[in-house]
Amino acid sequence: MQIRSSQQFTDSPSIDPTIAITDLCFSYPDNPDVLRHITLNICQGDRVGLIGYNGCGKTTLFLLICGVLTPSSGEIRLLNQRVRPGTFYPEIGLVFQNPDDQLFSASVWDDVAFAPQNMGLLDDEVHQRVTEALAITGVQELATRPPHHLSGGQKRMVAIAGILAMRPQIIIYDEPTANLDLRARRRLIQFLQQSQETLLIASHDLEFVLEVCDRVVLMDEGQIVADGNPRQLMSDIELMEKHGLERPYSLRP
Ligand SMILES: Nc1ncnc2c1ncn2[C@@H]1O[C@H](COP(=O)(O)OP(=O)(O)OP(=O)(O)O)[C@@H](O)[C@H]1O
Repeated sequence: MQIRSSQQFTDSPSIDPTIAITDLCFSYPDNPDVLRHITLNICQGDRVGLIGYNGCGKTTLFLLICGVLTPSSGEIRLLNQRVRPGTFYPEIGLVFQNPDDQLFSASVWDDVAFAPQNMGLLDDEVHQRVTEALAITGVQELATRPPHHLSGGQKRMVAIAGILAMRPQIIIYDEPTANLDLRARRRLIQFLQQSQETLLIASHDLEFVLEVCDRVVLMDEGQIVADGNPRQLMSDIELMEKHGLERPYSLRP
């Protein structure tokens, strides 16, 4: 069984992790101890699913990794550089749980172009990246539409296109299958299975995690309580139920 506690987890000492989190703690001003002593290493090309019941701290962890929030204590390193809160890191992209938090431009094209333009790229390069990102996500035909007129699933794919246009090495997805119909969900699964980036994905859709991720991390009350192979970890009924989750249907006898 490859299920390990976070304290026991170490990567190969010869490779610097892409994301290295050490003894991270975080409290909101009115909400203490939301994250407690998180230690987690993610290597290049890993596809890590982050699971845990509502409110256990997944989004908070993502906001800390991206430098949006400031740790109460501990350290986060991205590509071997210490994360400085408030700094924009084009190497990492966060696809928000709610696409409305991410989309704000007058057209889909402008929205997807926003990050590459702000990275100071030349117009030709921006054009190429936007065209490519819209094609990969299959939303070319939406390019001239206002994002706020799109359906939930269309918004999700446009939000992903906006991140892909940055060409980040690491992409964090927060609940990517929320509001997707079965066909859109399937397309997203196929898209992520072919994705070359390092992926960190929070999801309550455990079947989705099984299909996309090669590693899963289980959180409970702001702590990492298990880390291992998705099929093995999620087959462990006792572990899953102890931490407020159910074994996925496809792993039931
Ligand atoms: N801005 C905030 N101020 C105070 N408390 C917050 C704030 N944002 C989140 N919280 C609290 O922090 C805890 C962790 O929230 P978080 O959004 O990280 O959980 P989550 O695991 O992503 O949940 P979900 O699965 O529902 O998306 C929750 O108790 C939440 O109510």
